Amino acid sequence: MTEQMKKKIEQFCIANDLLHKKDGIVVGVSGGADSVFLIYFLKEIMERWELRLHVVHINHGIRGKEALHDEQYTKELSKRFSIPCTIFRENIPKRATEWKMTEEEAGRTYRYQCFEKVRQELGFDAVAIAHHQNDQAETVLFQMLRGSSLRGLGGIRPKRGYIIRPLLLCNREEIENSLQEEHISYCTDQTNGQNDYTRNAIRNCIIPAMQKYIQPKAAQHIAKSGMYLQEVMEYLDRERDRIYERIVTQLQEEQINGYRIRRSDFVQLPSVMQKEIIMKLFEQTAGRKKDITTANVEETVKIFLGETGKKAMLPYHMIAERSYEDLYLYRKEEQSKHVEFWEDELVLGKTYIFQIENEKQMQVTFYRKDISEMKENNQKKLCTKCFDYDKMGIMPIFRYPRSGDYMWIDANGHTKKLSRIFIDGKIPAAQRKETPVLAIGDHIVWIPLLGRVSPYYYLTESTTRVLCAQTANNERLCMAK
Ligand SMILES: Nc1ncnc2c1ncn2[C@@H]1O[C@H](COP(=O)(O)OP(=O)(O)OP(=O)(O)O)[C@@H](O)[C@H]1O
Repeated sequence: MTEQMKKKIEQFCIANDLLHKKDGIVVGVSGGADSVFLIYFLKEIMERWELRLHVVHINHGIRGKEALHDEQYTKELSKRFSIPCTIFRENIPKRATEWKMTEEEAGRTYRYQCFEKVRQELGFDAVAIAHHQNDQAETVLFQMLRGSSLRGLGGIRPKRGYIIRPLLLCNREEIENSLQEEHISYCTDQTNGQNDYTRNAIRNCIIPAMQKYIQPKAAQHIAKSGMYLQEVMEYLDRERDRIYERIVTQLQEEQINGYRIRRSDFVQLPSVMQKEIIMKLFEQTAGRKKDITTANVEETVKIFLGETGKKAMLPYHMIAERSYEDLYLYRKEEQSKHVEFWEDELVLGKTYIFQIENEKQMQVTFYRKDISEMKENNQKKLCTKCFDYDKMGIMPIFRYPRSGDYMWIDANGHTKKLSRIFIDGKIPAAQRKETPVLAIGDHIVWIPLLGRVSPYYYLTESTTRVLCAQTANNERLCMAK
């Protein structure tokens, strides 16, 4: 590796706060050119930076012999570099069916779980993966084509949580040339990208055409624009937070979660900042971004700049309102308590995936069955939990806890507050809000994390219809050191 290239990557790492002296780094190595180059680069600087490195390779159980070859190659390379290596083997097609994802998505999800698992076990500081400039250009173009927001157009970030991407400024050609010069071989994935039609088209048709007909350095320029946009967005975020601090006041009324802005402050802001502030208000009030659209933002701007007394009803029961000189965005907790569709209504057959403590994931899929069908096929064994659907009357909701939730704790109808059950179940305070429950109104049917079912919904002799829940936790199949 030339000194110049090493310097370029190191400078990128420093500028983006990716590496620090004495860091412990898990490195995702597939055996392909990019990740082989990444481990080679990190090995080169290891001594000077006093790094501790650990390679992780995942065999997805998809490409048979070829996958075994990649696994073997990664093991040998790690040995040659004297870096410890952990191999995971998983049947990703099976996982994909269970998780109701494409194989690509399931592979990616599983990979990130493995990286994080090893990072935590070793107490390391980061997980390095080998996305590079061409990946960046593909992502930016892809986002542009699907009509993404400005944030999405920035593409891949050099750092997200524990994940770091030191090679984002290197292009594929220089990576491959560099490996060739050092006589370091690598594996080639024959199926690379085949399952991902859009990405494949961008990689193999669109970017080459741009480079042939318009600009030979198209990929490089697109990637650079993305990185530049990231910088702009970071600046905008900082500005937004500064202005937010100055003009937004939290409401103190009981049962209301909301904020106030003086209209005179809001109208002075440039339009882009008005929208940024509103988006942040949504996040603060609702506690999440999902399901909030740019149309909601625009509607709120209209209310805030429009006539006094007008209101807009928004997702998560939020209300935007202008009242003379003040603008409000709030959510009445009392009101939301009695509304059934606080979260989505349960969708049968859909797999719900959620984080439980320490980034672990849990998955649950719901089915509805007749009791005769279950008895016939002895299906009860396949279900993690069964509930009496006759007693439900309506489809329950799989949602996060809210105040007022309670559960039957015995067959006589004695109840206990959900918050108390969490305390008794030793679920840490910070995690309680993020622990999904199955509920009908405020009556909790099931708490998956504690494995508790309300006795009210136990199956009885007279049950005719059953709601079943099947859970699957991600457990690795093999971990060889
Ligand atoms: N089988 C694997 N074992 C270990 N690390 C892997 C494996 N596959 C990929 N990686 C790591 O993840 C990086 C990115 O891989 P890849 O581009 O295939 O996609 P991805 O994570 O699916 O991301 P995206 O599709 O969003 O670009 C690789 O450069 C490598 O560092």
